[in-house]
Amino acid sequence: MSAIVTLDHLTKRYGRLTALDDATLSLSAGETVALVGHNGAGKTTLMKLILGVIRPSAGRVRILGEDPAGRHGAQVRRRLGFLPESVAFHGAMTGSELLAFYARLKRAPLAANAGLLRRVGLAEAAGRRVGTYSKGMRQRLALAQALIGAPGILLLDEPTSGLDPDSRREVYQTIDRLRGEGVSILVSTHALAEVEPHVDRVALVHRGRLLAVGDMAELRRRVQLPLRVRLKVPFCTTGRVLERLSGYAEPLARSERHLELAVAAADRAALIHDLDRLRDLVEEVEIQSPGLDALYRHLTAGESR
Ligand SMILES: Nc1ncnc2c1ncn2[C@@H]1O[C@H](COP(=O)(O)OP(=O)(O)OP(=O)(O)O)[C@@H](O)[C@H]1O
Repeated sequence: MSAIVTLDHLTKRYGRLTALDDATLSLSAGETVALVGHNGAGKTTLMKLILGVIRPSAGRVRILGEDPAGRHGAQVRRRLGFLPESVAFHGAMTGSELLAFYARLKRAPLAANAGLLRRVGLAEAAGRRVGTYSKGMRQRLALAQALIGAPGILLLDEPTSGLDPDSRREVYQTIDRLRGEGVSILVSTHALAEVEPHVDRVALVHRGRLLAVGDMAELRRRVQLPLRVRLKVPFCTTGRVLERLSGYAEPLARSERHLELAVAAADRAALIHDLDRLRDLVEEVEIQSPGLDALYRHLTAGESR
């Protein structure tokens, strides 16, 4: 896949504070990358540098080979859609009036707006004042705004923040549809566990530094965290089961009928083989690979925010 956005040793300083420190990252055509990190990690700074609204202290940004803050920046910025972290719409305007306002700013055809409102599920509410919208509806309107002009590259800055579970699911459904259409997406979030199934790669950012970038399999290989194994066994058999797995399984918790174990990823095959031999004793098995939140915790362990 060819890179359409490249960040090359990008640094942004605000006085003595380094908000982004030597970040190198690319977004390929049709790829979705999650930018994951705590408050103040540098996610918004990175997006603003891509948008060309702030200039790097060092390093460079290229979008389709162009500098977004340079002479031909305006042209290349038209290919971008941006959903800011917090959106304040004028409550007295209706959804369709607001979208028309943004479409004029972007010099995009107004005729596409009805389709955009339908796409984010606001067709029915399009004629209502935005002041009467729920937070989820306002976020969907913001997403429609980002989609004006059918941009090939989308920057979504914490699109699910402050939304209830249904609204979050709707946002992810929209992201999945856009991925299916080949839109390249950079999405920032703190919601580690949630974003994992919706992206191709993850960039973990902490205190301005990109700690790791890769797909989940690469990150897991790199960090080598153990699998978590939960077993349900008949009364008074935990000892026998543990004995059989003792060569490689480390007990983390134990009760009369339950065992929780840590097993190195390299021992997965041995574990499955032994569980098969213990099938008369093991009533339930759950094997869990480390999730994004565990990887993030591990990589940032010992560092303060
Ligand atoms: N204009 C600015 N002037 C000074 N410091 C800034 C400015 N913008 C951001 N910062 C600082 O840079 C750091 C990174 O901020 P940034 O907004 O990029 O983080 P973030 O990961 O998006 O956080 P959040 O999840 O809270 O939005 C923070 O310490 C922030 O206070």
